Amino acid sequence: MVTAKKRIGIVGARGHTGAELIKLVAAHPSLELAYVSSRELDGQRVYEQVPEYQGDLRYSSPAHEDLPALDADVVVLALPNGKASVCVGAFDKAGKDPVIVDLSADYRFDNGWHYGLPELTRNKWRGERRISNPGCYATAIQLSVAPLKDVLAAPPVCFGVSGYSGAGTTPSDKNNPEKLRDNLMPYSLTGHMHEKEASRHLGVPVEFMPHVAPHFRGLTVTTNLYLSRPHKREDMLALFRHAYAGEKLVRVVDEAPWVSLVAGKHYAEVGGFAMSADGKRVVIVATLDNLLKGAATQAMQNINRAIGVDEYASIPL
Ligand SMILES: NC(=O)C1=CN([C@@H]2O[C@H](COP(=O)(O)OP(=O)(O)OC[C@H]3O[C@@H](n4cnc5c(N)ncnc54)[C@H](OP(=O)(O)O)[C@@H]3O)[C@@H](O)[C@H]2O)C=CC1
Ligand SMILES: CC(=O)N[C@@H](CCC(=O)OP(=O)(O)O)C(=O)O
Repeated sequence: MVTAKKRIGIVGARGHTGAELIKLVAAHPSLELAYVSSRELDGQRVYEQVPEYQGDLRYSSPAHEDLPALDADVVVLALPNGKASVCVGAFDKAGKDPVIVDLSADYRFDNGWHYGLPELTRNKWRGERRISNPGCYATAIQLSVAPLKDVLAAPPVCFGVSGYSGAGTTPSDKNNPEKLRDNLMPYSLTGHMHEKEASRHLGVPVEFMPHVAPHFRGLTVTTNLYLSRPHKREDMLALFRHAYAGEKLVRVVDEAPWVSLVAGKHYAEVGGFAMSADGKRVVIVATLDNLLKGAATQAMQNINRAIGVDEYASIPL
């Protein structure tokens, strides 16, 4: 029996994350694009922007209130922060209940939405059709801290460096290659959204200091953790290997991982595990591609679970 493909709409598809999602959908055995929206690219053929997509679809620019009538089974919101609720409200008003995955930060603190970081929250999913996709740095922070939550002696301190695609396509200092050349740009050094997000979902406070660097994609989070009792390095490695055993998109590695090697890859790497002499301090390094495991790939894991197919469908492993 041939099962019909589910139809997926991407709202805000001109952005970096939207383009990565189009590639994943193009390779998906159970999904087909229903629409991809962009005001700027309205009318242009999708394959001219994303050659991996070979169909005839063009970008369109429907009003938010017209989205429900387009009848997608799955809707991904890839809009800047603060824009999702208008779309969500339109589906509510129309009495339509597609699977909605929001890439922005808008629903990451909403208990009515599932927070989809599968390696850490998959067991909490109760069939919710509204899924909030985690932030890129917040993913790396949580993967680094979660296995040690019960042995922390102080809030972990996380030093983050992201490529400038993390700052989206709206022009700013943080995605201006001229201003970034030979530079490392610190910003939001206390109170960044991902500090709050990671603290909330870990259930322990973390402190986070982000920076943006001249490379395009991929991020590094280097975390200093004080421990309530001494650990040996081999026990630390064993703890992480156990925590992520069987996970296809989280690799525990011995050495501190390099961002240049994870750019374009769908998995995160966690490694380093440098111990202080007394064994009560460890430094852990996590890297991931902010557009993939930090956004589109994680969204695809969440979509796959919500439509009842293999969590890794269409994700190159
Ligand atoms: N970049 C990253 O590394 C990550 C991003 N995210 C989140 O994913 C979402 C998308 O990010 P990204 O792809 O980088 O964003 P971009 O800034 O690159 O793209 C945003 C998209 O939204 C559309 N858009 C912009 N302004 C508006 C507006 N006022 N009203 C309606 N549509 C608008 C744009 O299309 P057009 O203007 O043509 O309509 C574009 O398609 C954001 O919420 C971001 O925070 C999450 C994790 C990582
Ligand atoms: C370099 C850079 O600017 N990065 C973004 C994080 C991208 C991301 O994950 O954003 P959301 O939480 O909005 O989804 C930032 O710090 O805001």
